[in-house]
Amino acid sequence: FGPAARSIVHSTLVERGGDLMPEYDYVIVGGGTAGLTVADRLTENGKNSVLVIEVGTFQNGTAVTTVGMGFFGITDPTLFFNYSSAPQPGLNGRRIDVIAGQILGGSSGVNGFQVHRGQKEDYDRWASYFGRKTSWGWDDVLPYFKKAWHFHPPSKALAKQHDIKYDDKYWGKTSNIHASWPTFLWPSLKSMMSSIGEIAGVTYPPDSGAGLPGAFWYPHSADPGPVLRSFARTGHWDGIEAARKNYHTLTGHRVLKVTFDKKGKAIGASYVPTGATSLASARSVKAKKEVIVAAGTLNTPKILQASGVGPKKLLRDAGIDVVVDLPGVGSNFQDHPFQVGAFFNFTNFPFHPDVNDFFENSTFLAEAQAEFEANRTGALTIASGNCGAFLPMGVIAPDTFKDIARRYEAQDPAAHLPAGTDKTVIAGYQAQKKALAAAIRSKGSAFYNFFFRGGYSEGAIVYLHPLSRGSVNINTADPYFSPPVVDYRALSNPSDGDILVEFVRFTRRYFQQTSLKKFNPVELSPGAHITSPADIIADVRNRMIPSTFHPVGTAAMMPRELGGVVDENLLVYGVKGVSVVDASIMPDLPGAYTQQTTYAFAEKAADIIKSRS
Ligand SMILES: Cc1cc2nc3c(=O)[nH]c(=O)nc-3n(C[C@H](O)[C@H](O)[C@H](O)COP(=O)(O)OP(=O)(O)OC[C@H]3O[C@@H](n4cnc5c(N)ncnc54)[C@H](O)[C@@H]3O)c2cc1C
Repeated sequence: FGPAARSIVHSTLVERGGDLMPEYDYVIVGGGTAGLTVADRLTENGKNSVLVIEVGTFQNGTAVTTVGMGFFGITDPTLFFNYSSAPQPGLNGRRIDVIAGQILGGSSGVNGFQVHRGQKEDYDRWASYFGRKTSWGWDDVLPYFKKAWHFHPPSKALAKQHDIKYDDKYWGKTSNIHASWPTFLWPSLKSMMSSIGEIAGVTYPPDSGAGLPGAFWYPHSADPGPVLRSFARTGHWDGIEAARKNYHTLTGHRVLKVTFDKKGKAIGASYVPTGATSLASARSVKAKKEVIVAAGTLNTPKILQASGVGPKKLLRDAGIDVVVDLPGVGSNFQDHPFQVGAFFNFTNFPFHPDVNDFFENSTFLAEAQAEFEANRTGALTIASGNCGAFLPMGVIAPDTFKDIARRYEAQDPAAHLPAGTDKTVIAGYQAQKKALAAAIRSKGSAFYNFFFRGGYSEGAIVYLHPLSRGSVNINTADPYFSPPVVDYRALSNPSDGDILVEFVRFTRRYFQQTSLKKFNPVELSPGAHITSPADIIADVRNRMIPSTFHPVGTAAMMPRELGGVVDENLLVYGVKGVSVVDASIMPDLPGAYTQQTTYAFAEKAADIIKSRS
């Protein structure tokens, strides 16, 4: 694979905590997708001093940089947090691997490269939780999507060959975060894309960034020149941090908590070397203006809670002094469930090559490697996928979607939340329930995602708006050094079951009642004999993974009386001088994977933070 080496200067990368200045204008906790984006923007005028503290280190090996096959990063466990979830009663007691990037660049350095945006209705729904006009609706965030991404169109030949629709007007051209295309696409994808259009109600939007559901092609996060991963570190840090005297990065150190004065104003942050297991090696650094927590959905709530910001009872159980009782911190946890439809094998498959050749045909792989080494073209310019269907419930289940919405809407909002859930968090879920029931009825919100791999077997199906809610909390026995306790509470809401039954039925319809049937699809799972809703759900409990690595919601941007953690300006309620900027602020999931939104929100956050200084 050997991607071209790039010279990366990082002279101000501080490796020992003792080398820091005692005070910075901003201390950013977590040098991930959002953290490095904000740090770049805050330092670019040369005036603000910024320190980023990152628990991971600088990593630039092939597991990070390689585009081909998409999930190369996942082959190197040293690049990840890898926690084990609480046992999931809804999944027959299984524990799930909980994965997030733990390197400079965070999850953007290990993710699956897919770049999609979600629907207009996602952003308008989030804005609606404030019950009045906010600056987070679709029209407000669209300029930040343009600022966040540099779009490179597919080659004319590729666009023509595969009928790729795109429209530059939804994109920008200035960011150092690149959205580009492979030079080659698997031939079977064309049939997958055209066949789905035979189903009533499926449309083809003008661009993946148009904010509409449907079947579409989308780019991936790769720099098209060298064909290397484009991520927060390459786009917002390499060569930038070193050139700015006002910007320091401390890697290999874990922030334990935000420190406060007696009036609840943040003073700074306390941190230890990453491997430390006691407070003996803790140091602190001061923040003159603000501490910006950007540790990701799994660690942001842990840090806030360890700092005394969270549900009072939990903090007391852990022996932590309460700075503010904020019940929403760590609640409202969501991720996109995976393996939720049906899997099929085509037994009359005329296409060659296909994605399985990577794994089953060593001659093909060797040729692809040679082509990539020589020209940076071919199959190894494909990451994990560039097309798929993002479909609303009215298309998935035209006969039942209204009933599903009605039953969901009629639920007592507390009925499927954990016992003892705070009334503000229940009120927040009630607001989400109303908005998500409307989304089930809407043509503008996608619930079902099928990303097409381009192989003789297909079935990568993702549930975009799960209705169950989980939690991420400190371990009260060891709040600082133990991993967070992650509980998806998968399938705890029975309406998720109603929806997933329809996902299986729809997937069967797609394979068996469109032009795909000429390729003789044979159902591998659940298996054609499994037909009743009860049997389908029983099967889903066995195989569903409640994560596609897109966690959100644990520091939700919602009103405080709705269990929110940050306000519209991203400031944490009840304290001063602390904000959150990462995927944890999304109140619920977008109808898309989460990196594009995280970058766009970080761009917007930087403007908000600059405007209050
Ligand atoms: C394997 C994988 C595949 C994915 N595939 C896709 C995809 O194909 N398309 C897509 O759109 N999205 C994808 N995502 C999701 C997307 O990458 C994330 O939603 C996004 O990057 C999250 O950004 P963030 O800033 O919230 O968190 P992160 O980027 O994870 O940043 C958090 C940072 O904080 C650091 N940190 C944590 N705790 C501490 C602490 N105590 N002290 C100091 N630093 C700390 C972490 O090391 C990390 O660098 C994927 C994610 C993963 C993990």
